[in-house]
Amino acid sequence: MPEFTTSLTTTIERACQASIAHPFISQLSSGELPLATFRYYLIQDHHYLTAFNRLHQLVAQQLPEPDATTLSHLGEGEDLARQKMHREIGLSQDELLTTPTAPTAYAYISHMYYQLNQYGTATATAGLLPCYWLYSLVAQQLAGQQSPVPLYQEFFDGYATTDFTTSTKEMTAIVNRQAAAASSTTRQQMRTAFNISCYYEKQFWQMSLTKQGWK
Ligand SMILES: Cc1ncc(CO)c(N)n1
Repeated sequence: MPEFTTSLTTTIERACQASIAHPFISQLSSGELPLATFRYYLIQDHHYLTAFNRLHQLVAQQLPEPDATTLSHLGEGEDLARQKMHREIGLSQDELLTTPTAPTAYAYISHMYYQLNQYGTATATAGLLPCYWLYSLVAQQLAGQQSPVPLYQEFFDGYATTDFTTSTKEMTAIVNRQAAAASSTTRQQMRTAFNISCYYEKQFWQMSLTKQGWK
């Protein structure tokens, strides 16, 4: 039987094409994206990544070894790179902590918790996978280009590293091991969780471009 994640390839490739065509990504790549827009993204993505890490720790508690340790480490992956970017763009800890989470980021974060609470461990892992797979694919597609804005290039470079590729492979393997042990009903729920995360990944670019707020 083919690996479970093979059946998700079309969905992620579509999300990748939509992301590359989205003005948030094309303007990051061309250097035209206003710095204030990227700053907004970094704040919202900080909220996202904080929850993402917490989800990894919660899910890890329910996985067998060695996957538990792997997932726990994966959750901490992006912290250092982001702290550097926050310094470069002048984002204080206070601003990061006090800026409200915008509706789309809020919905995406809520979705990840809901999948864990409602459907359990296997489904939760599937909901986390697009985060790795999509950013990895987008970075690979744009690898030949150089953004004229060093901070934007730094953003793409972070996801084109072998470290991030390895993280994506590790996460994919965890999802496949969960799927292999799951019922066909759970596998269908995993697919749904993955699809919804792909939906929110695309909406995340739009939220950032329009600097969505609670109005
Ligand atoms: C919204 C979002 N998805 C995926 C990643 C990559 O982990 C990220 N930093 N932010």
